Amino acid sequence: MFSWKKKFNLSGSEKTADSKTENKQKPPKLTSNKSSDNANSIDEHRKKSIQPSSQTVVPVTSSAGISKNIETNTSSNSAKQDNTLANNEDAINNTYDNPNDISMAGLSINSSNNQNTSSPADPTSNAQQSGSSGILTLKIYSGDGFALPFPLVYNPQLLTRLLNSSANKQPSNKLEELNSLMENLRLNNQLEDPHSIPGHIATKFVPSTITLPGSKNLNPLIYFTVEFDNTAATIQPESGTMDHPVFNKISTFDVTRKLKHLRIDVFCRIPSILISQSLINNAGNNETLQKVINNQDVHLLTFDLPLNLEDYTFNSVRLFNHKWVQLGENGCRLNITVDYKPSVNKKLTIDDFELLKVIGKGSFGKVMQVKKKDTQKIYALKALRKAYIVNNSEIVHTLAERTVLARIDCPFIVPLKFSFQSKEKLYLVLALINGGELFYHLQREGRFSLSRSRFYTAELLVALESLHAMNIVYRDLKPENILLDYQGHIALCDFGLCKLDMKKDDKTATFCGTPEYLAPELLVGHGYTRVVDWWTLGVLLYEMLTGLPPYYDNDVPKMYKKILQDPLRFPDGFDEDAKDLLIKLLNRDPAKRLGANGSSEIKKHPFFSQLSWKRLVLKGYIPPYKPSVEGNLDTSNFDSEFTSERPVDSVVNDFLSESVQKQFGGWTYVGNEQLDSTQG
Ligand SMILES: Nc1ncnc2c1ncn2[C@@H]1O[C@H](COP(=O)(O)OP(=O)(O)OP(=O)(O)O)[C@@H](O)[C@H]1O
Repeated sequence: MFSWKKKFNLSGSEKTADSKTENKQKPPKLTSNKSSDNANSIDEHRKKSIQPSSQTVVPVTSSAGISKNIETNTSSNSAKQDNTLANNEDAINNTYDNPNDISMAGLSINSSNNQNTSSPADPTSNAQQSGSSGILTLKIYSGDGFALPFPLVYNPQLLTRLLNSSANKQPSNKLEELNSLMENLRLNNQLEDPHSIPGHIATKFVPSTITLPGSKNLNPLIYFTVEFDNTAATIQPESGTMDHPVFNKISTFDVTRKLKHLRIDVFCRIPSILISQSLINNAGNNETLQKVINNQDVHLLTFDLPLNLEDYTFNSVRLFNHKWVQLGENGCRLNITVDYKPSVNKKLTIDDFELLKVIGKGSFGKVMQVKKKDTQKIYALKALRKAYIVNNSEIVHTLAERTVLARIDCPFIVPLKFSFQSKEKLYLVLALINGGELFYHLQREGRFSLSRSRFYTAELLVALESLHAMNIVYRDLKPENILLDYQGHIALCDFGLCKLDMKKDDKTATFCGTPEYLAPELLVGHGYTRVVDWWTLGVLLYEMLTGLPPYYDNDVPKMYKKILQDPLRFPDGFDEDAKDLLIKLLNRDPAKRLGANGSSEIKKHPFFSQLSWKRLVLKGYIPPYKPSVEGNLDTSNFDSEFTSERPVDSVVNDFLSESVQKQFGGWTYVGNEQLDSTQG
């Protein structure tokens, strides 16, 4: 019987005993009922990444040989990486603080790269690298013209209760007005169902927030999210009707990339008691009604509010002044004010953040949910202990992670907002992605449907494509490194195994990745190109569709043998297009693998024929699954083992020499600019 494991680092050469204890294996977040139905028993371990070792693996001949190679690798890793570090020191000192050309530790990404590689389908084209940061303030007063795409139950008794339960009492004649309107519609034969109020009429009478029978809390029936650079705020009404909600809310966003839009998504949250029984009985495959029946939020519309921030580097500006903004063609509008205030690139410290919860642990430190004190925005803060990084010869990779995160601008990659450092630690402030790891959802559900797997694969393809466009190979795709945002879109995280400066046919031989996901050419140790990422995409798609990676075995050496030799097997009834795509992605010959000539050949595969890539890149598809997320403060999708811990930035007293400290210069990031290394 297979056991499905969370995938972890196998070789521990880069970890001290201390860091290992910090890098606890996570217990399952849920004991999975569904999984027990599954033929595969699911156990709670993560898949471990093998950290880069500069020594390549000798071609595999026998399972005993394989495990020996890995051990050899592990023990020789440190020495070799120290060497790499020494070689890189000069490069670091010479290059890393040029603000226009971020070259650190021998890794170089020119900022112009980003623009040169943009293509119409390239999400990087949304960025303006003009080089200043600021604060965007959005005031939302009220909305108008919101309608529901389905009717609500016509039950005067229930409606009376709801009208009386709203935040501000509705006028007493509201129900009489509704009754006479319904009577008129009935007389004119305009009522499809006498027990239901048409959606566009219902919203004029139903309050925007109600107290449900049996509950004491006010529930919004309509709300929206505002999202800028993957940081979202939920805006709930305080009064008014669904058709005319009153918000009176302010939300601020840190601007470190001058994106051209602020995204607004409107949702409704209709309790199923507001739907007539006949509608429930006839819901069939109607996705919207199925969502309502299952108490899920329904997405009503998306609107991109255009912003022109690039013109304002020094002066504050009011971009919209109490303006009614039409949200597309459907007559809905919002009354808003938008201000932008450029800020001086101020050096941040940990004191600029309130620490809220621990949400995860990595090899070199922990990840916390934090609130930035000035804008009140919630972020994920990854704190890394410098001494661990140095002791484990991970400076190059840590700087690479920071560089990739700062440069990349893809909707499906978790964006870096800021980075700063103290004498002992490095800090990364990232958009908080709180829908849970894909691993967590896959673990709960056993496998995903075809359309859901297709959606995640497509968004990941775009993420990998944008990395490749910047000559970065990712090397560690797996469900553990993929987060879902509050809407259910993909956000790729953990860039510790990325390799920079990998042009199309460039080869590297570093042995790293995660056993279940290793490409055959990496295993045999003859060097590999960025095409390894397309192999891992195939493994991931297979794992999502079946519940296990294709060549899975509890015994790692056996698994390596299978990766190199076994035929690819599919369960009965497997979708033909998915099968064909997998056969092509999991081609053992990297030169013949789909993607060897660029991502576009994967995008053209019939598996994706129904998909518009343009729309997908704009996050234009509603995700097939919306995680349960109640705003930015919600940490319910994180392991309680972490969230129950007291959030502290532990005091450490590590001494690092001046020359070692110097290697972390250029770490600081407050927008598109780096601060001087003397400032950190
Ligand atoms: N931006 C984020 N939003 C929400 N959670 C995050 C974010 N970044 C990381 N996490 C959580 O913190 C955990 C650890 O983060 P991450 O994987 O980046 O650390 P790491 O040190 O690189 O880990 P590893 O040792 O596995 O390489 C992740 O598994 C994830 O659950």
